[in-house]
Amino acid sequence: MTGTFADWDFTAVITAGGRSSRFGSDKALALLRGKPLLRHVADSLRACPTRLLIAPAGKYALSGWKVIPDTRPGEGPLAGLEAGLRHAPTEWLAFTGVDLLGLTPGFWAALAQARSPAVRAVLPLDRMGRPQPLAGLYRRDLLGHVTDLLDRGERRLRLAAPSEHCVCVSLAGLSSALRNVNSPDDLAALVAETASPSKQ
Ligand SMILES: Nc1nc2c(ncn2[C@@H]2O[C@H](COP(=O)(O)OP(=O)(O)OP(=O)(O)O)[C@@H](O)[C@H]2O)c(=O)[nH]1
Ligand SMILES: [Mg+2]
Repeated sequence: MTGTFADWDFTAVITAGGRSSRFGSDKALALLRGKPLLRHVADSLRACPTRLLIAPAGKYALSGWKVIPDTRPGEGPLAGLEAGLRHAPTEWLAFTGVDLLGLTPGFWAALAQARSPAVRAVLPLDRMGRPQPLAGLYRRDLLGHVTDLLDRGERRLRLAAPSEHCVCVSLAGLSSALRNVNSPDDLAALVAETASPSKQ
């Protein structure tokens, strides 16, 4: 992994207020290798000094994480980001969801190293070369911009990172970091690959 945990000066935010309609049951609680998906993601961020879970009060028990309810329930991950930006005590936050199953401490450390004073967001590029806004670092001063978007009726998370202030990181060797589980088939495929890694 790059850097040390002592360098982790950003707040962890997992947005977990989704409906899991494609999954058919709460995917945050689905198991991969005997562990809920939510805990897999949380473990990648365990070194952060403050950890926030954007979710309805009492829905999840995640030790060491403070639950912040949505201010705009059901409005999607952009609204979850707004809540995280509002409550983060640090300049930067690491923002993600419950269903990206390849995230590791090394992934977050690589993003953290790409920050600079002119940068307000750091996003990884997926296998197709597209920025993935659901696993990024965001600077807290994006709150006004994100609130404006939501107030205008915008719900696309990718608009949270202004392109002129966003750095995209290409993660050689970490191409599976952004593995997304939206359906039971996605999870079954991941389980099968974990059982036979040579087929990846
Ligand atoms: N706080 C919050 N998080 C959300 C909301 N909608 C989605 N999310 C989270 O955003 C991440 C990505 O969600 P999606 O997979 O796109 O949506 P989902 O609603 O969970 O699932 P689908 O109903 O199948 O689209 C997950 O971690 C969700 O829990 C919301 O309204 N509020
Ligand atoms: Mg998803």
